[in-house]
Amino acid sequence: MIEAVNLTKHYGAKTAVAGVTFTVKPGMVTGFLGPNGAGKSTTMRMIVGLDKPTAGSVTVNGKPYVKHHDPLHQVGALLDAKAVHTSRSAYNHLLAMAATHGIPTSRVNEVIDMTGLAAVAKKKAGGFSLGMGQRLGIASALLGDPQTLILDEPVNGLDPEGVLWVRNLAKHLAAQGKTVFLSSHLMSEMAQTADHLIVIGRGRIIADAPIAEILAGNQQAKVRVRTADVTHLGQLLSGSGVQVECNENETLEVSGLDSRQIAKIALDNHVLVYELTPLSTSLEEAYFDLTKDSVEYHSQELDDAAAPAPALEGTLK
Ligand SMILES: Nc1ncnc2c1ncn2[C@@H]1O[C@H](COP(=O)(O)OP(=O)(O)OP(=O)(O)O)[C@@H](O)[C@H]1O
Repeated sequence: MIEAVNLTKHYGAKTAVAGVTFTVKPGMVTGFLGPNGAGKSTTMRMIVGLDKPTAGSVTVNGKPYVKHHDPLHQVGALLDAKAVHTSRSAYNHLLAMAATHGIPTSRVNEVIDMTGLAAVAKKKAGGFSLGMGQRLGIASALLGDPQTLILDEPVNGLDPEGVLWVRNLAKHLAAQGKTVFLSSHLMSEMAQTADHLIVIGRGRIIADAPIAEILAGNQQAKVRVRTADVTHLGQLLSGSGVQVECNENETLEVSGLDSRQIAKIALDNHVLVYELTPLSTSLEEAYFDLTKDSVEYHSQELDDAAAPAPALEGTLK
């Protein structure tokens, strides 16, 4: 269990995290989503004591992280996959960590097998690809079989098989009653992995709810209507509380009316309709809708794609 109360971090004049309060519960996967610079990594670093909060507090399994005598058994964290001794082999890196907690060598071998590192375990970690580094970071996080796992962008750099593995691992650990908190930029991935979402933008919590609720809250209840007579049907359907868009040949997207109401209006007016499809909001759409006012660093429009990407002023990454 992770409990943050009014957690705040300022870097000089910059507010990275602006007084967030949330609970990450055991027995489920909680996704931490937000645009670049939203404050995800800073929040995760404060949870494991790598950054000191300017105000507020955060506890893991009931205590501030630094107060735990057996931190590797309490919290496994992957925050920066490159934070390893580059001239040490993956095996020796894990063995050194294990030695600090009296963790047996058999557990080192176990996590090496679990993370698919067996073939490269004796190679220097400095030569690892991003994906192998991620796997080693996850192996380190799992080493103490902790009650709480915090993984910052765990699928970053992983191949499709690795992405699937992280997804199944997260679900498996949650099913064992562990607290699993992971950040990702991949909304589609989150939709398949997380049970609950905490969305952050500009250092503030924008949403904290089960995925199903976030989707339902953003449901536009649109219906796609195909007809040869878009102009006539569009006029018939328009009215207060109804929005009709025509972005494609012979196709309308209607919100404010359901399929049955649209079919009735079309029938009463002898307009032939050859498709009526309710459209549901994807998590991606819900996410864009939620964060549209919180994106600090906007990308350029597609027309400008050939131009260089905008500079991320104020970002350290
Ligand atoms: N050490 C630091 N000194 C000054 N500013 C910082 C520092 N670390 C982070 N920031 C700023 O705090 C804000 C939040 O950064 P953070 O890395 O927590 O965001 P994030 O949500 O993890 O972003 P990303 O998805 O890009 O990794 C950003 O504006 C960042 O530039």
